[in-house]
Amino acid sequence: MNTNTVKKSLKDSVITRWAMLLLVGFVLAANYYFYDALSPLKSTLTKEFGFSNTDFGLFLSVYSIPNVFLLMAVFGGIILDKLGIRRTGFMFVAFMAFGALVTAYGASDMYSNNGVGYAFMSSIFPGYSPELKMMLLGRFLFGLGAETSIVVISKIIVKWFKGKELALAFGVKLGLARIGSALAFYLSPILIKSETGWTTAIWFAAFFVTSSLLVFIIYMMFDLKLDKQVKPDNSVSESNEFHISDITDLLKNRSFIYVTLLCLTFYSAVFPFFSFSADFFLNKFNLTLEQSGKISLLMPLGTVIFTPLFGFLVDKYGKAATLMIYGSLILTMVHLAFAFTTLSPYVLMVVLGIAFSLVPASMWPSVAKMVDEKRIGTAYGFMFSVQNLGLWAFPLLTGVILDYTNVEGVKPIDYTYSMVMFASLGILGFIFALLLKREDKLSGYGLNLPSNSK
Ligand SMILES: NCCCC[C@H](NC(=O)[C@@H](N)CCCCN)C(=O)O
Repeated sequence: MNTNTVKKSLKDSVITRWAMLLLVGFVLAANYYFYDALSPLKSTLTKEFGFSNTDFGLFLSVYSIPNVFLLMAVFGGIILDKLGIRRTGFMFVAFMAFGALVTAYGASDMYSNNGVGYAFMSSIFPGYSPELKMMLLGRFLFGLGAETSIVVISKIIVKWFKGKELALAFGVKLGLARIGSALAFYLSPILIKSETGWTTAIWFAAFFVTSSLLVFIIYMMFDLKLDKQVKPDNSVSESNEFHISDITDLLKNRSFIYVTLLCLTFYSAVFPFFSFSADFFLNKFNLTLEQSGKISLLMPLGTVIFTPLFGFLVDKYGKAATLMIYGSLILTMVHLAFAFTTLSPYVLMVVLGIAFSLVPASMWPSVAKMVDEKRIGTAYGFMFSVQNLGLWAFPLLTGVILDYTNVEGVKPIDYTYSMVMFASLGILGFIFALLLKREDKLSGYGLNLPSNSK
């Protein structure tokens, strides 16, 4: 690769690299939309299929099973580093789309009227409804594709933006993902009232994900072109071979361990809470589903503004390690306020949006400073697998706590104990963020330095 070729490559065109970000951002938005689309439907699922709080928690957490117990996010990362962006991305976005369609099918009349698989699902685990089981299968397949495709997209961003506006690009990409989440909380309560039936909300989500597969194919064409410009078009190079030492090296890196533990605790206090949030507001403040959905969406909407902003500030001024500490602290305070006060949920959700921008905008670009670009897929994959342990355990635990601390069928549902659990996770995150900052002084990765100084 000579310097002239690099200068002329596609990624040196500002317009092209930001257009690539929009393409993959669409895929991410569809992914997040589907992840959250059923959260505002918790009470509908209880009414239609008799879902308990624990069933709902189970449905949320099954997303993470392939990533934790089959280590799919790690293998996905390894496959990514080995097979490359295009093949891995296509395969996992396709899994995501298939899983989304299976979930929608599981909730449909077509399935309940003795459709394909209904008899089989009725014959196994009779304690659970056939609808729940098919939907669990769909969400499992969706999760299998979704996490690895996030790793793929992260690598795409590093590929196009490293040495340029990396943290800003990560911020904008996350902003697009969060628009997907916000849209889900806005549209699902509306779509359940549609003339075509409440399942329209799920089918819409499934078709959104399916359309993102087509968008990814468009991205693949540009990716191919870039590869032809910046490196010889031969297959997998020696340096892309996976070695077990890639993982053991990561495990020996204290900064990486702390950032992974922060990722586990911080995200466990955010995503599972967010999935229950519409139901929480509905019960605590006696609101309608549409009203509570609109409060929930303030958090992702806030992050659409704040994440790119903090990404830009991290690029320019650094301080990533410090911002992770502030983010964890704010998160803890908000959960305590939810548990013990009646402060305005509108204000608290916006403040939570600030916390949920500070940490991701600082954390993900920091990993790119600790790990060689060739191993970034493995590193993100490993972090996702550990994080998914929390995304598996805490929604389930939330459901169990709710069923345990509330009398079945009695409204409003009391969320205090679940909120204390989320606040405790915030405190753990705060401790790991402090340790990370202390470690950075020894490791010299320069997490508190501006992006382009590394
Ligand atoms: N460069 C990595 C970006 C990760 C963004 C992060 N997402 C996750 O951590 C996912 N593993 C979990 C997503 C589950 C909900 N869709 C984020 O901040 O969203």
